[in-house]
Amino acid sequence: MTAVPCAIALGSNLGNSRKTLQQALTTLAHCPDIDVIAQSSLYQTVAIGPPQPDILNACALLKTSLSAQDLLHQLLATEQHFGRVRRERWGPRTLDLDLLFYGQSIITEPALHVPHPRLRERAFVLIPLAEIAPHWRDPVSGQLIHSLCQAVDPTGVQPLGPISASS
Ligand SMILES: Nc1ncnc2c1ncn2[C@@H]1O[C@H](COP(=O)(O)OP(=O)(O)OP(=O)(O)O)[C@@H](O)[C@H]1O
Ligand SMILES: Nc1nc2c(c(=O)[nH]1)N=C(CO)CN2
Repeated sequence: MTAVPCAIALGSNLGNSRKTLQQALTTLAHCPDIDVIAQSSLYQTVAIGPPQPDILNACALLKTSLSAQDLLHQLLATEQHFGRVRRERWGPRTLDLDLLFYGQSIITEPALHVPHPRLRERAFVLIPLAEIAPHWRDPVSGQLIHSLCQAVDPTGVQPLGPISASS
């Protein structure tokens, strides 16, 4: 199978979030079927949902020979590895990994929706994603990421610099 370009979103607000996001990317890069092509800056973002500490967010571009379903399983296994526990919807998390795009595929299965259904309304996704994939076209809306990004309110999304920089 030829490698498919994909985009993922990363988030964390429990534990050492910067380190967790760095290590999660390293873990994914070590998977034999995944190449990490690009990573955005790190952002501190006001959490949308129940009151909780700010979230560190970033996005990355991958290339993978995995199917979308197998890539999702790898993302969920990586969340587990970093101690993800689901208590309340949109609650605090050690690591959240969302599959945003799998090439130009549109997938609507009970356990997998791609493109991620809420990405168009999320400044905490679109701002980091626009850094690394401004010309990626969303196959659902037909819009480019940089256009979708211009349409969201950037309030509450603060750049922190390179993800690999030490704090
Ligand atoms: N594109 C996708 N990326 C990640 N998970 C997905 C996707 N589509 C469906 N899911 C399913 O959603 C389930 C719950 O995901 P999770 O608890 O991480 O939601 P969340 O990231 O907190 O909220 P949101 O989906 O609004 O970002 C996962 O177990 C997975 O099966
Ligand atoms: N700022 C911010 N808010 C959120 C986030 C997130 O990653 N960042 N993720 C959510 C569900 O996954 C819900 N709310």
